[in-house]
Amino acid sequence: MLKINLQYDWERFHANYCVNIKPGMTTLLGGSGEGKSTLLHLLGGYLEGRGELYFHEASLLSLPAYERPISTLFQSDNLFPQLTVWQNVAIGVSPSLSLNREQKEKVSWALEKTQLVDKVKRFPQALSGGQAQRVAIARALVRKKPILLLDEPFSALDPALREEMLYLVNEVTDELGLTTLLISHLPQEACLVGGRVILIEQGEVIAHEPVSVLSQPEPHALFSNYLGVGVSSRSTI
Ligand SMILES: Nc1ncnc2c1ncn2[C@@H]1O[C@H](COP(=O)(O)OP(=O)(O)OP(=O)(O)O)[C@@H](O)[C@H]1O
Repeated sequence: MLKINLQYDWERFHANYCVNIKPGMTTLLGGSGEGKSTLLHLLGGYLEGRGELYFHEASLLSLPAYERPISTLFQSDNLFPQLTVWQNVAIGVSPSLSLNREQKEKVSWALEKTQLVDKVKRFPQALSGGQAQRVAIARALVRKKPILLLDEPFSALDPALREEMLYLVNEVTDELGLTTLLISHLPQEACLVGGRVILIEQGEVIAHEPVSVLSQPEPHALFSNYLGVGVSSRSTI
């Protein structure tokens, strides 16, 4: 269980997040500027919050980003153009790229998971957008951290590829028992990955429900406010 009770103040924005998150997929929904990224940055250790943050009863708050049991995937997770696919993943384990056998096995495992085994010698410029994103996912996976934070990493991909990436994230979350938090602007993405949804408004978690809340004939009042209309009438991904 990830126990969050965190506060943070931007100049004109006060955030106060209070929620307990179980392993599995959780999608963070909310309008623009409501505080989704701020929460992920606090969890990842990229912003210094006040309050409490526990994972399996261990406090994470005083840990720097690199010591937290967390991998973060951002939209701008660029690959190193001068490194091959294998090296771009291996750098997630060891920045010097000198890996021992166990570390090499980790890299092979992540490349297999992301179906990149036949692309290991390619350079990023010879990859499609989806393949490049898979390399970024492999680099996040290779760190083998139990919490995965996804700050709209797939929003630049076309709908079919985005769907493919979401299936992949869902699959590894299940298989590895990860606690995965995905920021999305599309309620349909939450329906696709399943699990639970959190609604963030003005820097607070105002609802935390199973994803089925989005497809019920009578949606949860708070979610229907956010959606404006029923989910089913919105565009599909
Ligand atoms: N660098 C910053 N300096 C000052 N205020 C900021 C900064 N970043 C964010 N904020 C404030 O925090 C609020 C929440 O921002 P945040 O990026 O967390 O929202 P979001 O829900 O992720 O938005 P979006 O969906 O548009 O990415 C914003 O409305 C803004 O007022």
